[in-house]
Amino acid sequence: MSTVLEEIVAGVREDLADRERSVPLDALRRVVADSTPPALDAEAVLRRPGLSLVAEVKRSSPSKGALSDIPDPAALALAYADGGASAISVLTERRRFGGSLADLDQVRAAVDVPVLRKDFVVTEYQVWEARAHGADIVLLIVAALEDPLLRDLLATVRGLGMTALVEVHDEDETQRALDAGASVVGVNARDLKTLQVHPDTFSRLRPLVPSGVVTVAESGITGPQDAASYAAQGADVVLVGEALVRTGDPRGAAAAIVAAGAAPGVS
Ligand SMILES: O=P(O)(O)OC[C@@H](O)[C@@H](O)c1c[nH]c2ccccc12
Repeated sequence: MSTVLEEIVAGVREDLADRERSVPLDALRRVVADSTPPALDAEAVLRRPGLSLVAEVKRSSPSKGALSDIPDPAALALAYADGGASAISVLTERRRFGGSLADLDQVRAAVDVPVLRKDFVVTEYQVWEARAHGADIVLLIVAALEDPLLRDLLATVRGLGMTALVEVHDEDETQRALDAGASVVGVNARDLKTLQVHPDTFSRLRPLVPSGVVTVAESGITGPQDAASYAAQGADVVLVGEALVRTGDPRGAAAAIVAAGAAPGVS
């Protein structure tokens, strides 16, 4: 029996094969060399003191189904940025999350803050694609990658001046991320193999991560209280999707999370 993650990656590979036929890697390389402004230093942004918010553009998810139509991803991203989000995450996976590279393009054109391409990256091609579409950060999911590939992709991301958000959900993956040289580690409370959320994952894994490494708490954050709690547990960044796309006031909801992270007593 295959895991949810394996099923998602299989679909991603099929869609990828179509894109590789229509836009060869050489063409992406030319776009990057000739017409893509350099990546922003997202790691420096995420390292700033206080809790940073990465706000996500997410239409649906395998666990929850449809979350929000998001007819105008650029407007949503602008609202997040106005609310104080440090960076915007854009889901580009189509089949399960309803995203696209067009969403990434629209968000990139709208905001000045760093933009994360959130997808199931398993080839160098997808990293070049992320850069060609203006991404500054690329998600690398340890559970989907063998060690040599994780290292190669990390090197490609850095070679293109981008930041890798290396995602883990257990002790073994955390060690593998650190051994590969990750400097920004995302702890996903949702196990992508089963889709279950385990709220204690961050507090379990945080002590394994050296203090110089940026930590990101991901998934299941419902609002300011959860954000403040993660800050108190030593998170540098929270990544929030569902709770922001479901509200009618994304700017206000983002601002409330940012304010909770800046409250006295939260380092
Ligand atoms: O919508 P939530 O529960 O706030 O979660 C956001 C983000 O953590 C989640 O979308 C996510 C984290 N890692 C991923 C990897 C792939 C797809 C999606 C994700």
